[in-house]
Amino acid sequence: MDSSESPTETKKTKSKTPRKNKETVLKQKSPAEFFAENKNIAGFDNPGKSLYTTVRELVENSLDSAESISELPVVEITIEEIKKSKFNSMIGLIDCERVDAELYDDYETEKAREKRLAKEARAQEIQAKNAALGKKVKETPASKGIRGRGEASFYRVICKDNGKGMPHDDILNMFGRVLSGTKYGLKQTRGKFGLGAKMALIWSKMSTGLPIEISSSMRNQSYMSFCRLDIDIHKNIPHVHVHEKRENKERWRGAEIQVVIEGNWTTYRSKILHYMRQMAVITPYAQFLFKFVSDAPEKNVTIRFSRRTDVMPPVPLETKHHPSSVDLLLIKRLIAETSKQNLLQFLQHEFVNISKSHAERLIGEMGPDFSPKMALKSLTPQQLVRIHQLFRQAKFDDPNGHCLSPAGEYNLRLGIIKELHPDMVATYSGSAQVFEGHPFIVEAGVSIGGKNVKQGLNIFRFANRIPLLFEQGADVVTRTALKRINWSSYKINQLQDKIGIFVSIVSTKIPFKGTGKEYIGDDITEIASAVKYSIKQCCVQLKSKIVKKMQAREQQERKRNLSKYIPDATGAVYNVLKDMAETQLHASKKFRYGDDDGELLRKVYENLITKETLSEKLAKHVEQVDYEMALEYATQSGVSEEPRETIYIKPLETENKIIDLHSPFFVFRMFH
Ligand SMILES: Nc1ncnc2c1ncn2[C@@H]1O[C@H](COP(=O)(O)OP(=O)(O)OP(=O)(O)O)[C@@H](O)[C@H]1O
Repeated sequence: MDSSESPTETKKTKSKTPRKNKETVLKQKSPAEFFAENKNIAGFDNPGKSLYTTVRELVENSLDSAESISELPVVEITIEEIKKSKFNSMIGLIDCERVDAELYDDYETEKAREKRLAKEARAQEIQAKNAALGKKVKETPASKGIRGRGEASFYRVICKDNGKGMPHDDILNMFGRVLSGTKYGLKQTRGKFGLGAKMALIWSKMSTGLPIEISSSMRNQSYMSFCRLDIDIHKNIPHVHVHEKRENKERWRGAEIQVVIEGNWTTYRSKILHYMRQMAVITPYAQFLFKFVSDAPEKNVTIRFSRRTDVMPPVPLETKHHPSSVDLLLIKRLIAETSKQNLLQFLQHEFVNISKSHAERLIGEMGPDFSPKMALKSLTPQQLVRIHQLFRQAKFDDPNGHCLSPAGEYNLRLGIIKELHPDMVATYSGSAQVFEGHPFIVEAGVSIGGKNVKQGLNIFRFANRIPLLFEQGADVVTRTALKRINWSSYKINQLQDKIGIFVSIVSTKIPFKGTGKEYIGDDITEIASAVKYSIKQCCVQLKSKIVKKMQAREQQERKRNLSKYIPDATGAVYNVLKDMAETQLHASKKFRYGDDDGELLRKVYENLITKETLSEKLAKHVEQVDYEMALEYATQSGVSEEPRETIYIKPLETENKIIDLHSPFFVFRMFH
């Protein structure tokens, strides 16, 4: 018996009734049902997080879509707060006043109310006292109000983009069937699972019962598709309300998605704004307009993240599988889908890093049953296992990473400067590496100082150019920055300096933990060491800047110190000289020192040299020494170390012919 089984349960099982126990009835679940019941694994844990994830999924789809056609993204996101009465009228429900107050979760008796208010008043008094004494003021639980789940809040989320749009007939499955999407191929994309948009719809169905609305138009279409649908959770199929072609006089291109969900703006406001800000850092070539609209104008927010560059990273390319990354199932699928007929062609064309001669050698190694010309269809299950075994054991060159599209050092740097305005920044872009046959590239930036940056480590993580905001503690970047970098050896104070750490990882497969795309585990050695190396490379650059800054500061200090003592030093020297001059004169009426010294004393005696003269000379000398040292310093460090500033020159709206000169760090545009 299972130790958790209760005696009553045991009795029930042993009873003679032939009825089948409910738990033993075999049932099937559709993917939509599964995700509706386990929505937390897709980032829909509670209303607040669901609002955040909905925004995120829609924005990421928009960016994927615009970038797939090399269009500089323009994305508008609006969150519109919907009052309960408005929501009720939207769904045709008549507002009801509370009649039986005691029925409600937030009901409290008069006595309980008095007690609570008294407690809150006491807490406020203590807070006021602490604040007056300059102590840290903590929010007390009492000030958070009364018990109860409170009223639900509803929001309409609208996301509009200038992307590719969607084929009219595909929209239904794209939004109404869980696990359907166009991003399953081996390619670097933000989306991967074919789930995000459907989760927003499932959440809207669960919380408001309202359908999703999609408008879309593609380049070659003269019309605009409009679709209103929800999802049949049980069957995992779209339930279509409207699906029609409409006039598109303005020839608008792109997609607009609208969904009404329960959310919580108050608790997730800062996360959503953080997300937008970080998205602007990693995507400086996109333009975002974010709006929060409510009936209370003081709550409204409008933020425009304007485009800072029109250099877009290259479009990621679809690539073929690397032999060391495939499993038996995938080999079978590739064989079923390939147009190649024989084994040699299959190996040579369906995988990266297998040339014709390499394929021939591999086939020779497979054993006497194999031959280059053998038909793929004739391969037995055992022979497939043999191919798989050899793929796992043989040595293959690493994939080259040409299919990837990292943000680029230029964009990363620009984003960091634009959003944080740091005092110093260093960036590094690594070369392509590989884990389990998947290429990946790590780029990093480390900044010191800046606006709205707190003391200590401020970590910004990006995966396939998505900002990751949750589960920071377990992430490979956080762990590396906290545990594996010796900050002090780079003259950086881990606790006191305002340190910004930016790490962007791109790959054909980001090894996220879970479908929520929140963090990358620390267990993949190749990724962990590449992250460490990239951060260290930035630190090395920063160290030399910091050391030079320190030297410059020391030098300034020395000058200031020397100048400070000039009056005292000259006063003392002058008094000694004056004394000497007078003693000499009284003793023999004649200056006895060598000519020069005698001359000096005579001049002092006759007031031709005064305290001011000495002071002036000394100041000039300090100036001269300082100038010589500065010159020596400039010669050593070279012209390249002159202070530089990154600038972005906005394109002129002209018809001029232009030439762009691209460098990894800047683009120079010439008009003629
Ligand atoms: N704004 C859009 N413009 C064009 N196509 C879109 C847009 N939004 C969604 N799609 C299409 O709908 C498909 C399904 O989107 P969904 O968000 O459900 O999954 P995904 O983006 O493929 O993967 P993930 O679940 O990892 O986000 C996408 O693959 C894409 O083809």
